[in-house]
Amino acid sequence: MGTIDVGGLTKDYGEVLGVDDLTFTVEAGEIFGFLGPNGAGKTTTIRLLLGLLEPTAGTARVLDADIRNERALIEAKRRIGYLPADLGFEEKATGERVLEYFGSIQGDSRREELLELFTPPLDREIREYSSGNRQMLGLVQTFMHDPDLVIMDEPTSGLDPLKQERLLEFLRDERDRGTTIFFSSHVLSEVRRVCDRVGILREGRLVALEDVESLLERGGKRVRLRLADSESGFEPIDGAAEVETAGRSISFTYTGEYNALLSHLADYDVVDVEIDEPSLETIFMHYYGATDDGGEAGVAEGGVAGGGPNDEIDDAGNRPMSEETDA
Ligand SMILES: Nc1ncnc2c1ncn2[C@@H]1O[C@H](COP(=O)(O)OP(=O)(O)OP(=O)(O)O)[C@@H](O)[C@H]1O
Repeated sequence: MGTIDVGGLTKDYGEVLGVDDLTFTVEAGEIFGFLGPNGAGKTTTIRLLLGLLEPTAGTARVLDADIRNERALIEAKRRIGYLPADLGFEEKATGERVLEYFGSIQGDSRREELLELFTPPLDREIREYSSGNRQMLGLVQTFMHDPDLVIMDEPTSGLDPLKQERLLEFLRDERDRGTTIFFSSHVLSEVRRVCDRVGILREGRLVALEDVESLLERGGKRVRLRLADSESGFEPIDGAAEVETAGRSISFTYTGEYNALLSHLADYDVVDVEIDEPSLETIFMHYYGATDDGGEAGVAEGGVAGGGPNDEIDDAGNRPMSEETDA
């Protein structure tokens, strides 16, 4: 049994299906990336997992508590840290006061240690905080009671690159000491750097669930070549896709063996070559670019309607902080 076990989880908002028949497991001690663009259903899933929304169908177990069992979930939440996308701190309170308040409810054994890493100006009122400072205060609050499971909704938003890096490093360390982390994001480069596995969500449905390495492997390599002579032409090699040619420059995605590629290139007068991993963005676009019938290898069951993200009618921004972290 995982730290989070989701089975057939569905939330129907009426006009929109927030999430549709989600099934996945988050294993103990892993960083699980939950990826999707705006409106894909990430926040809905998180709010369901925390009992802040009721499922229309299906259920989930979080730290062994069924999310439909309020008592059990309240008990489990003592061991959970939650960083919402919209931090609803009391605007007139100082950072110090906010931490005191949450500390009194949930505990704060790691508070000082965390304040060395994340440095919100505790003596200032929240209304004077920059978004980065709010996020840092949120991070201290999320981790200060030393939770076993942390659920984070877009955790790097608002942080400058240095602080983002610090957070990602911190998350890796937390994982190494056994904390399970559910990391919702649309920023693929960061997910790639910290997550062990990813679930990709599109319009409420899980379209892929796999470890980051295989996702990258399946995506192949991006090869860029410059030939000495544009007249010589370039015969695409087996395993090449998305071939683009502009004069002497050629680029393609390659999923074959390196040796085959190198011997193929030996037939040409190559003046420059670059071989990169595909960006997760490219792989990601693969899923979002696909139409109904576009099932890819490794993609979870279920075709998904095409089209862009839905309009947002999200009520998540205005809830009081106490709702988010009731112990
Ligand atoms: N309270 C609500 N009432 C009606 N529809 C809602 C509500 N909350 C969310 N939705 C809809 O459900 C879908 C999923 O929204 P959700 O906020 O879960 O997505 P998300 O992946 O978290 O997006 P974002 O990255 O923008 O936060 C969207 O179509 C959204 O408009």
